[in-house]
Formats: sequence, structure tokens, C-alpha cells
Amino acid sequence: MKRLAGAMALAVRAAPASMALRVGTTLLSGAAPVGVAWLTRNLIDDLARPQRSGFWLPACALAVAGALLAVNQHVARFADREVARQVALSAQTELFAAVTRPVGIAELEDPAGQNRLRLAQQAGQEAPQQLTAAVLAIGQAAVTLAGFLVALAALSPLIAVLVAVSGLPVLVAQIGLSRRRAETTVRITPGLRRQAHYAMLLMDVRAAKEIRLFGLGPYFRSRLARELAQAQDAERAVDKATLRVDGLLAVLTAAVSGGALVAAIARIGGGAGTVGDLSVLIAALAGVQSGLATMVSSIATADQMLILYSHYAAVVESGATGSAESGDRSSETGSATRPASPLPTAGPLRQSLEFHDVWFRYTPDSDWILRGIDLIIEPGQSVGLVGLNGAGKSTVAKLICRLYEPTRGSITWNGTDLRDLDAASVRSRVSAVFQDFMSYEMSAADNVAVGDLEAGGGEAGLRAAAAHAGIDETLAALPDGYRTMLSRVFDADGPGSGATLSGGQWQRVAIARAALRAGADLLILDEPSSGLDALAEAAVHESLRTLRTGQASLLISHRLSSLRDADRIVVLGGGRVAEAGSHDLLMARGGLYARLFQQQARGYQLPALGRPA
Ligand SMILES: Nc1ncnc2c1ncn2[C@@H]1O[C@H](COP(=O)(O)OP(=O)(O)OP(=O)(O)O)[C@@H](O)[C@H]1O
Repeated sequence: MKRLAGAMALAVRAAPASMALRVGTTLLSGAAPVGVAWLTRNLIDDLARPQRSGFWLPACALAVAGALLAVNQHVARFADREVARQVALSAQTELFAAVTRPVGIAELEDPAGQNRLRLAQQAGQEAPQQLTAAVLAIGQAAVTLAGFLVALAALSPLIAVLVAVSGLPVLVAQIGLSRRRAETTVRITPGLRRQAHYAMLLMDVRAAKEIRLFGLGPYFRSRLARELAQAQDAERAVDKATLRVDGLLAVLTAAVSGGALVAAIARIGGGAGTVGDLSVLIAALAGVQSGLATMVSSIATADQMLILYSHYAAVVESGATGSAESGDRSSETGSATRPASPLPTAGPLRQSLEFHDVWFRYTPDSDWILRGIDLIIEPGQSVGLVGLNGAGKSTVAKLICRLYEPTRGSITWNGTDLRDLDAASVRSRVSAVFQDFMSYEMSAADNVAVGDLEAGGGEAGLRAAAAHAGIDETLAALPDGYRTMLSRVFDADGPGSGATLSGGQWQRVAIARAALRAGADLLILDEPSSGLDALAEAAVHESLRTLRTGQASLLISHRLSSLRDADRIVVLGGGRVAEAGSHDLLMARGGLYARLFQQQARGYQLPALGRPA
């Protein structure tokens, strides 16, 4: 009942006027068949009288009722669709507000969480509206049923009871089927998600290159078809069971109604009623039967939708993917936990950002990525982070941004544990270019502006940030300047045409995005120049150096030449800080950093004189 009330409340909140209209049309369509049956009875009895008088009133009332009902049907359909639209809008808004509410992102990487999200999305789209429609249909059927049962009871109480009771086995069977249908929906969700993934790959322009080159079309098509066929098999099994049960129940209810009809006709034939009574009886039996069928199927639908709605409610109530979040400070799921009450905001970085013996693994059953990291970044200091692939450099960056929480140990901002600070306030003091930065299918201006939606300065501010990333001239020279749509798959909003950037140009847009948040205390650059040509890399690094003045920075790069000016270079190895110091110190020490640097430097050296070229 709580879930039902929640779903109904959502519908009323989202579409109050349309809901009121829908309730009105429901009451009218519920009462109409009973009214029409009584008017018909009066009309027949008036006509059956020898003087044939007084039939004008029921005849006119019948005509008006017919017209009203015809219009009512269309109004009801419009109100239904309006409720569906407004509920879907409201449900989607609530759902995605919940998805982005949690501090961390670990739940979004959990397959079970993604299954719940898909179910919640599906339920959010259809469950509240279908539940509302089912409840209204139950109400409508109840009005019709009550009217006809009273009419039947007036003729024969026994027949009325018999017909009403025949609905019970139908109800039990339909609820069983609806539960099975809801379970099937949950069971086929992972397969349908995989199917959607293959469909997305086949349509995605980024995947198209490999799919064409490696001839992967038939491979993904067959995987897609297999997943869909498996889901359909499960649905077909439920449909077959429904057919069997519904067929049997139809025979049962028809037998009960037929028997009741014959018995009642026998009574009227025996002189216990008028011809008008017979017409009411026929209408009442048909009405009760169809009312019962509507009521039972609506109860079953409501039951199924309630089960689906519970997935939506779980996500909306608990946030992200609806999984229970632990309040532990050390999160074994790697998930950043949600604060129970408002936390203090992070002030400017005046002392340091420090890692204290930080251990981290992404899930409780995976390997440790960090095994006791101690790291200090002081205000205005530049720190370079170096390590082999998979050493955990990006993980360190993500931990600072509170996308995950340390499994053990702590990270402090001016001495306060990050978990004791408002996450949004910490993030507002950090700017970052992630290794897997985003390319948004939006205009060039919007692609830079998302770095800081609250930054003032208009286009001049965007251009200044873009200039730091060495991309201002390129963006300004696009067909519609900064308003140019950077997309291959969406049209421009206005009359201008779209444009496509190269990988390195996109990377510079991401750098511009980070540069826009110039007031941040800490700038994290995770492989910011991997796609840049040598000239651009030097220019961007020089520009970022001026941008970083006074700002702390954490620079992660495999191009060690770009790190040599860092105040301190930290080398990660085996999940720990293997080496730390200035470039000169680390070179003199001859450890991993020195070996990596020399290896890279050798690659750039000209062949020695006298050796064949
Ligand atoms: N979201 C994740 N879930 C589970 N494991 C992850 C996740 N992200 C990274 N890992 C694992 O953590 C390890 C460290 O990854 P990370 O990206 O931090 O390394 P890195 O030092 O930045 O590597 P690279 O130099 O290749 O960019 C890798 O073994 C990777 O498989």
C-alpha cells in the first residue's frame, strides 16, 4: 500500500489537472453502463405498455448518454496520454537526480546496480502511469460492478453471489501470472542490457571504424539477436502460461454466466419479471462479467507494476543504483559514502593535501591497487606522478576527487579527512583533465563552459581558457565560431553547420575546460598531452605553467620530459611510493624513474656519428 500510495502521489504531483479529468471520465464511464441498462429497461417497459406513453424521456436520455459517452472516451484517452507524459517527465527527473546524488561512482560500475538502474528507468517510464490507469480502471469497474450486482441481486441474490464469487479464482490466477511476468522482467534485464550494448555499438560512429575494418557487423548482430531471442523465449513462456490460464478461466466464467442466464430466463419465463427485467438481466450479466474481467486484469497489472515500481522507488529513495550504502569510513566497496548530515565546506588549500597510508582496491574481492601510499601536495607545489601502466596513478587522482574512498587510511585537506568535508566543496576547489576525458555532443562554447558552469566572463572567459589550451584560434575559426556544434551525430541548434575535431584538438578542449576553473586550488592533469603534437605539447605545458602559478598541481604523464620541472616527482611501484624527489635527485639515484627517463631520451637521440643511418 505504501508503494501504491507513492506511485499515485507521484502521478498526482506530476499531473494534478489531468488526473482530476481522468478520475471524472472514469466515474462517468463506470456509471454509464448501469444507467444505460436502467434507461433501456424503462424504455422497453414503457413501449410494452398498451398505451405506449412516457417513452420520450428515457429515449432522449439514452441519446444524450450515448453522445456523452462517445465524447468521454476521447477525453479519457487524451487525459491518459497527458498523465503518461507528465508522469514520465517527473519520474525521469527524479530518477536522474537520484542517480547523480551519491558522492562516488563505484555503484555505477556494479553490474547488479546497472540492472537495477535499467529496471528503475523502465519502471519510472511506465509503472506510475500504468498503476494509475489500473487503479482508475479498478475504480471504474467497481462502479459498474456494484451497479450491476445490485441490479442482479434485485432479480436473484443467488445469481449475483454466484457470479461475483466466480471472479475469485480468476483473481488468484491472474495475480500469479502477473508476479511471474514481473520476475521475468527482472530476469531478462541483464540480457536486454547486453542487447542494448550491441545495438549501441552497431550504431555508434566511434565503434564503426573497428566494426567495419575487422568485419564485426555479423558478429555483433548475432550476439544481439541471441540476447533478444533469449529474452523473448522467457516472455513467450509467460505468454503461453497466460494463454492456458486465461482460456481455462474464460470457459469457467462463461459457464457460470451462461448457467445464471438460463436460470434467470427460466424465472422470468415463469412470470417472475417483465421483458424490461430481462433486458437489465442480460446487460447486468454481460456488465458483471466484463467488469470482473477488467477488475481482475487491472489488479494483476497493478500488482506487476508495483513490483516494478519498487525498483524505481529503491533507486530514488536511496540514490545511485539503489544499493544499500555503508556508513563506514573505510568503504570496502570503494564507494564514496553519503553524508548523514550537512558537512563543513572545504576552505582554500592553505596547509596541504595528504595521503596517509592509503590502501585501496576497487572491490573487496579484487587486488590491492594502492598498498599504503603517503603523499603530500602543498599549496602552489607541482607534483609529478610516474609509474608503469596500471601502477595506480589515475586511481590516486580519482581518490582526490572523491570518486572513490580509501579502503584503509585517509586523505586530508588542510588536515581534515575528505570524508568529513562536503564533497561538492572539495570538488569546487579541484580542477582536472581526466585520462578518459569526455567529448560532449554540444557546441564548442558549451564544451568549454561545462568546466565551470558558474564561471562568469561569457565568451571572453571561455576564449581565455581555450587560449591556455592552445585551441582558441581553432575554435574561433570554426564555421560558426564557438557556437559551432562539435558533433557528427547531432544537428546544430541554429542554422550553422557542425564540425569535427581531431583527437588532439579534443584533448585541448578538455584542457580548456579544466583551465576555465582557474580559481581551483589544485589542478590534476592525467595524461593531458598524450594526443598533442610535440610543438603543441611544449606550448600547452608552458601555458599551463603560467596558469598553475600559485596553484598546486598533480601532473600524471608517461612523457617524462614534461615532468622534469615539477617541484617533486613521485614514482609509484607495487602499490607504494617507490621513489620521490626532484628530477635531478631521481636521476642521480638511478632507480625506475632514471631508467624510464633514459629509455625515452634514447629514443629521441640522433644516430651516433659514424654509424650507418
Ligand atoms: N573502475 C575500476 N574498477 C576496477 N579496477 C580498476 C578500475 N579502474 C582501474 N582499475 C584497475 O586499477 C589498476 C590501476 O589503474 P590506474 O588507471 O590507476 O593505473 P595507471 O597507473 O593510471 O595506468 P596507466 O598508466 O595505464 O594509465 C589497473 O590494474 C586497473 O585495471
